[in-house]
Amino acid sequence: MDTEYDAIVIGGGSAGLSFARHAAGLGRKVALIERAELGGTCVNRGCVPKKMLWTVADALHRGAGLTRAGLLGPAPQVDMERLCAARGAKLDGIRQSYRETLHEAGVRLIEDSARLTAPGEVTISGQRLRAPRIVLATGGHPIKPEMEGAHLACDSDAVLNWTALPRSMAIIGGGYIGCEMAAIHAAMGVRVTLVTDTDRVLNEFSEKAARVGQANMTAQGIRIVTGCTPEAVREAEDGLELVLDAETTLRVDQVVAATGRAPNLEALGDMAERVSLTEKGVLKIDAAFETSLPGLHAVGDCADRLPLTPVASSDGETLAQQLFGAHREPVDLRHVATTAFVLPPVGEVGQPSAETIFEEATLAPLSAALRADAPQNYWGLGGAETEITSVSLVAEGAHEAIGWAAQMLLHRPDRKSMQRALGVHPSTSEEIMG
Ligand SMILES: Cc1cc2nc3c(=O)[nH]c(=O)nc-3n(C[C@H](O)[C@H](O)[C@H](O)COP(=O)(O)OP(=O)(O)OC[C@H]3O[C@@H](n4cnc5c(N)ncnc54)[C@H](O)[C@@H]3O)c2cc1C
Ligand SMILES: NC(=O)c1ccc[n+]([C@@H]2O[C@H](COP(=O)([O-])OP(=O)(O)OC[C@H]3O[C@@H](n4cnc5c(N)ncnc54)[C@H](O)[C@@H]3O)[C@@H](O)[C@H]2O)c1
Repeated sequence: MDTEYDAIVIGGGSAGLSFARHAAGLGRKVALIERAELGGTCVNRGCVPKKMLWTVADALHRGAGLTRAGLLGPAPQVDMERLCAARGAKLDGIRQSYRETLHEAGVRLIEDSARLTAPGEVTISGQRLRAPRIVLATGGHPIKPEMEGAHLACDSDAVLNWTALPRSMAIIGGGYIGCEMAAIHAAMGVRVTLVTDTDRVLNEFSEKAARVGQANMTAQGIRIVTGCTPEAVREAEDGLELVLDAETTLRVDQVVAATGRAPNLEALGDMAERVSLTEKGVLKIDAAFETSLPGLHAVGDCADRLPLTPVASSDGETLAQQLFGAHREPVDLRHVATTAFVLPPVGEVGQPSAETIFEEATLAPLSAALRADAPQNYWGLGGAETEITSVSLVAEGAHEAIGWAAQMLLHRPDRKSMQRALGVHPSTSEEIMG
């Protein structure tokens, strides 16, 4: 095996794959080292399997509302065996396509665990590889709270591998993962309680959008307990107990910890002490994605950016361009659209807050006339009448619309000019264009 490269990237997830492919495309000799499955978190235990479950959950949720209103026959049930088989086939296909892409791009794929042993030097199974540029794209892993019995709780990796549904589950954590797991499993017929330590769910989102999302989750039948840090998980006869406090214990089949993620930094080895971390514990980087160790760069969830797949992929490509092509600025995080896949989705772009939103409305969608439990919709515009800088949207299809809103915001429209285009009638987007 060759031991000298222009760049070595550790991690074959969204960030590492993107860097490797683009650096090789710019004519560089690149090695990518992956210790597990190509595709990393997004493909194997994140966005992709989650979205496949959500697609089924969304259909069940809409159907159930129409069934309860007497407009549809009996609500369909999910066939987990077939769903798992379809999901497995899709993930296999994606992993295979990544393997082919790397091969075609001329990237040397090394399936092993890597460790930095000196600046510009990486060791795999006793062999030393060298490159002037080393890129850490090692992603992250779920973390559990420090509490009695935490080992009895599943994390999101385990949940996305369930082949059968529990009758009931308690989820600890009201972030993206906790809320998405809650909405998906409730729609599939699981009795769900979500317990979080903050006063509302979806803290990454602006208050009003998050509160509408939370109201929709409650209407869906999810019991939400806020301001609570559970004390213990214990084994019980035929299931588990989640102890919330001295008076309250939940009896459930499964407990899920969705209490955050931490970066994978073992690859730093002895170099760890020469690399600075932020308060959040991720790698500090500059505008060239360089860490405090010269020649060592970091992209994706292990670095101080936003832990989202499009950011990881874009930053991987940008770094390849910065090192081996034309200069390019990293994507401004204010232009990154994001969505929590609850039912309906909560989408935002522009990092709005209660202080910056100047126009907003909560509305009942037309489907409310037909569905027994129709959700609320919400939209909000942030910035100023003269320059719109954020959009919030809670509605069916919000995950699609918010991406287009991100495109619109690139042009910083004023409120009046938004009326020079018309939305579809009847739809939520026409309300915003107003
Ligand atoms: C349940 C869940 C749902 C999500 N849903 C969404 C979503 O809908 N939309 C969205 O944008 N984002 C979503 N995310 C976030 C998204 O998955 C991550 O932001 C993205 O996958 C990060 O990519 P990455 O390349 O930085 O890291 P990863 O994809 O984690 O890849 C890192 C890779 O590095 C490898 N590695 C680590 N250490 C070593 C080593 N020492 N040697 C060799 N290899 C090593 C790992 O095996 C791994 O394959 C979700 C995450 C989770 C957990
Ligand atoms: N749709 C998406 O784009 C998507 C989906 C999933 C994950 N992600 C990414 O993954 C990241 C991690 O997601 P996450 O949901 O695991 O983490 P998170 O940090 O967003 O949420 C964790 C939640 O758990 C709560 N919590 C922590 N400890 C607790 C305790 N002991 N008791 C009760 N509550 C507790 C926190 O207050 C917080 O609400 C996100 O920030 C996001 O960037 C994105």
